[in-house]
Amino acid sequence: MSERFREVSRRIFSTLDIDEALFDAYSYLKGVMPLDGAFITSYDHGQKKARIIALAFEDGGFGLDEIIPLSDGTWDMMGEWHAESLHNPKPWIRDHKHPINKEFMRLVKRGLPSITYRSEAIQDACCTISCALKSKNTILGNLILAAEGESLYNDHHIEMMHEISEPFAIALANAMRFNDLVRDHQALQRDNRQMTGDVMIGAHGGLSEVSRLIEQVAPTESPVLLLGETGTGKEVVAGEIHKLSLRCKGPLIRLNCGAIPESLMDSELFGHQKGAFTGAFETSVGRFERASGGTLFLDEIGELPPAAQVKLLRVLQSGEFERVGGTQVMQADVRIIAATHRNLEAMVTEGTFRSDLWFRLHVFPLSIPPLRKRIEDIPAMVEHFIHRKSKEMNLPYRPSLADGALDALMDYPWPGNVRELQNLVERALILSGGRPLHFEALLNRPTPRAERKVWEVEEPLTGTFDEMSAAWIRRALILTEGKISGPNGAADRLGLHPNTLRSKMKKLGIEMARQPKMAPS
Ligand SMILES: Nc1ncnc2c1ncn2[C@@H]1O[C@H](COP(=O)(O)OP(=O)(O)OP(=O)(O)O)[C@@H](O)[C@H]1O
Repeated sequence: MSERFREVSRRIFSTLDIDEALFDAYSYLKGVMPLDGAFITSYDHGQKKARIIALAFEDGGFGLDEIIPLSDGTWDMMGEWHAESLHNPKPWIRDHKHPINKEFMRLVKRGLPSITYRSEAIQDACCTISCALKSKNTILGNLILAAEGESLYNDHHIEMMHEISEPFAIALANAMRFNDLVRDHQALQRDNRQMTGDVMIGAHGGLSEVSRLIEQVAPTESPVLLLGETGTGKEVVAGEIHKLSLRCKGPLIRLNCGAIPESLMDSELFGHQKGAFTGAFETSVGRFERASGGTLFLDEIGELPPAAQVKLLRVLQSGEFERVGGTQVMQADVRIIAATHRNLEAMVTEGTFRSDLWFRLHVFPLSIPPLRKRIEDIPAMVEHFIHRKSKEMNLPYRPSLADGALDALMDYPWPGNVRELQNLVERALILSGGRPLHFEALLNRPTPRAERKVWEVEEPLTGTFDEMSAAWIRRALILTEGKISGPNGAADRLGLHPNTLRSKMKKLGIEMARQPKMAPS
């Protein structure tokens, strides 16, 4: 092992910060070769993107996350070079007419979101020597060393690059893994804060019965099934149960079963071993493992595909699971809270939800009433959302309510429930400019008589879940004259993402065309 290799390795491995490691190595290498700047780039093979993740020059080392757009042609060329580098890693020397010079580094250092050359600043030619950084069978990125001047690198430097590429590759692999872990950790903390940091308004009002049941079930280990229309606060209730449970010091992990493609569901729930399927570059921990010692909140459980229902049932029965592609049997140490806005019982009858899984989950069903059935909570909720939203939006003002504003809110049917109310308050705050808040115009509803016709029992709410959903969607579309997205669109009223609404409409065979506004009768 050469002294050079030892010294570069020592400097690189003395820190987990890739920018610091690069700068330390740069400072040493500057004494033994022509060098004005060093870069580490990484590749996102799935998205065909390269990123500058660290650079070093005389002023210091800088960590970045700057995407470098690559044309298909460049990506293909890189692909060939990478394929060759996997078997025969060969450093690459280039002279540049448009140099990666100090000005370029200065721009990068300033953290400009898009790096642009300024032609007058490009004065000196520069040359680079690059090598691929390889970890196991993947090219993770490149190390690029640059010096001002022409043809400064030669075979001797190629040999040096060969030598130092290995510790750099290990450092890059570690830094990428470390960053992933930090990102995962931050996301988990954010989720946890969001779910357990929410105050449940109405605990002594319209949700007092729910609150009483939460207190009873929270300290047990029983699964809880939360039932309620979209936006009623099922996630908030799950957070309350976790907070009051014996597992409150453990994590609260959420999985939206409706948001994960069927092909990835097993891996999301149980994790996977490296190489378990194409694209499984690293071993991944699933939600069951992440929630260990805490609570796993399975939102939209009615959307769980049949194959995943079987696997979930198995874990609930045996308390054991395996990672996809793994052989080790793991013990599940989680309390399950599931939630749905669908009629699971009807799904069981239809055969779209397994009856054995339903029995397992239906130990303690807890129904959360829609907002229109607890309008007494609206004043406190509005107060809460004004306070929270103006803080989140950094508004310099905290407006009061205009006369009659609350009456308008309490007289509205709230098809999107608390989420719709929250969005409405946010919109009113933005529009208010500090003046007292009015809501009537934002509710954009038809005349009271027409509204009664639309919302009240003109069509009794009976039938299958799909029939009822279709009726609700049609009503929202009538009220918005067929407008789907944007403020006061049907998606907004129903508390759904416009694309989710469109796909539901397609599934339920509801016409997309704008409909004439319903005439008051
Ligand atoms: N009782 C409540 N007190 C305070 N905020 C609430 C309450 N209920 C709901 N919210 C707020 O309303 C929004 C929607 O609530 P949540 O996500 O819990 O509804 P959900 O029933 O889980 O909806 P979905 O069925 O669409 O998943 C959240 O921002 C939540 O903080």
